[in-house]
Amino acid sequence: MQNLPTTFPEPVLLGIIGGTGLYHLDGLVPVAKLVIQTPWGSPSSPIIISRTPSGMPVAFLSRHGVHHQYSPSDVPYQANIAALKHIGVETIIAFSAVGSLRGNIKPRDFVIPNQVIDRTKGIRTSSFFKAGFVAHVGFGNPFDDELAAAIAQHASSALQGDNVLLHTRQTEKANGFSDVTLICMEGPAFSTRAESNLYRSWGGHVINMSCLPESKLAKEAEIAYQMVCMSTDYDAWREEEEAVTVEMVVSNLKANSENANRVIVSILNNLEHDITNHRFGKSLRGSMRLALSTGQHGIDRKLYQDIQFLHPGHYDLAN
Ligand SMILES: CSC[C@H]1O[C@H](OP(=O)(O)O)[C@H](O)[C@@H]1O
Ligand SMILES: Nc1ncnc2[nH]cnc12
Repeated sequence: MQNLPTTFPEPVLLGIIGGTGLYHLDGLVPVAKLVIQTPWGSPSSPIIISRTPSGMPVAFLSRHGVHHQYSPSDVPYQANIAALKHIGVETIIAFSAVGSLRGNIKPRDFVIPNQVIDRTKGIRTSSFFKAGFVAHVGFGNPFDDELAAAIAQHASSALQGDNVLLHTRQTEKANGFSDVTLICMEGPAFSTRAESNLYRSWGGHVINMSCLPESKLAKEAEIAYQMVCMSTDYDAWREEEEAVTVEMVVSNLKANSENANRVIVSILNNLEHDITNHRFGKSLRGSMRLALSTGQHGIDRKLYQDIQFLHPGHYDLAN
């Protein structure tokens, strides 16, 4: 990794964000290591560009840093998403270790959620936009349904092991759910048993600390985003079990890292054509133009410049 080029000449259309336990991509040849500065600071890790066997470049970023030095509350989410956008990323597949809030979702199962409930505490900056450049993004569907379906199609056959399952909106219909809901909490402490039971009563399926604001910022950046969750524990709701600990999370992730890599390889093999043909996130492209509320006379010039890094040419500024 040391002597890799620090520039890369082509747009990189796919970004993979690795979470707890997933700090690099196995089996792909790295070809560049980009250290990118954004108007929102430095990303949590260098962006490693690798090529798939057929040559498609893929960007990998480690959410918590390569040494897991950022807590979920401290991750520089804006810099991460802005840096990926800046190098051309149109699709993000983000991995996350999650607790299970349902008896049928066992540790080591994979889950593809389609909804999120925000239980972060307002201490994370959740938008690129603010006073002087106000915009409101639609977030009714926090993830990309088309991308989710494509991932689901290729992930389940990649999973190996004793009855390891993939849970999707489709599979959860059999249990009476129309959505698969991820609760995103603040942390760093895990939930109490009462909170865990409350989230179950809300219809929550899984819980983590990192989906927000990552998914909101991806939407503002017009990037198709889907989180792929790896269950590691039963959180705190099961009276008969010890409540979640970091050791539990890490040991299940270690045991499951081969499945995570198999899922990534299968996704890359099967979705390469769709990604290079710009299939995902078509409806997002240009959407932020219409999301701007601030009129010409209210625009903050510095903020306008910052937003150019994300959406060059999207907005006009009168002299
Ligand atoms: C180390 S356990 C809690 C930690 O694990 C998850 O991380 P990630 O989503 O990045 O895989 C969870 O969100 C917490 O940040
Ligand atoms: N139970 C849990 N709560 C929050 N984040 C998690 N990440 C993995 N397990 C978790």
